[in-house]
Amino acid sequence: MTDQLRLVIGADDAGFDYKEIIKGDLEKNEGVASVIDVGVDADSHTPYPSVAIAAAEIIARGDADRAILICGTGLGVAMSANKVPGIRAVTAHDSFSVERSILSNNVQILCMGQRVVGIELARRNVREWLTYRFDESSASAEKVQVLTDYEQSNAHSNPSEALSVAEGC
Ligand SMILES: O=C(CO)[C@H](O)COP(=O)(O)O
Repeated sequence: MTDQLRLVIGADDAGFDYKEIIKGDLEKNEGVASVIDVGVDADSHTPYPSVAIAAAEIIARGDADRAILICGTGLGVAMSANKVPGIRAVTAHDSFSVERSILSNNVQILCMGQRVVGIELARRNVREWLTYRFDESSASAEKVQVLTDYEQSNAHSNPSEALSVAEGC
């Protein structure tokens, strides 16, 4: 990841207004190298999973560093993005969670709900989120690695293996 971030932004129709405002902020942010808008546009009604998966796939391919996704609650887009292998997406509306989403969880995707959080807090959350960088040498890195290892070993097909990993923690 370079110092400037390559971003993706997306929303369903319930998050469209915030997407447009936040996209405007990103385009003026010196920490942002580029912004890909995966929709929806003003007249579209694409379901939130389609938008979120499209954004997450761009991240998973390495064509962007991070994404911001907005729906009514921020929950559906997070669930959907997390279906894409290698993706860590969370819903966060408070400053502490926004910070920890990077410093603890090394997420690539921040999700928010237009029906949950005020626009000024949403804008601040994004502004702050972009300044954080995950420390690969931190104690948190080992914990995130458990998740990565699980995913890469397809441990979900072997519940006892997942249990032995958990017992080792
Ligand atoms: O918030 C949403 C999904 O989490 C979405 O914007 C609205 O979904 P709906 O309540 O099913 O219409």
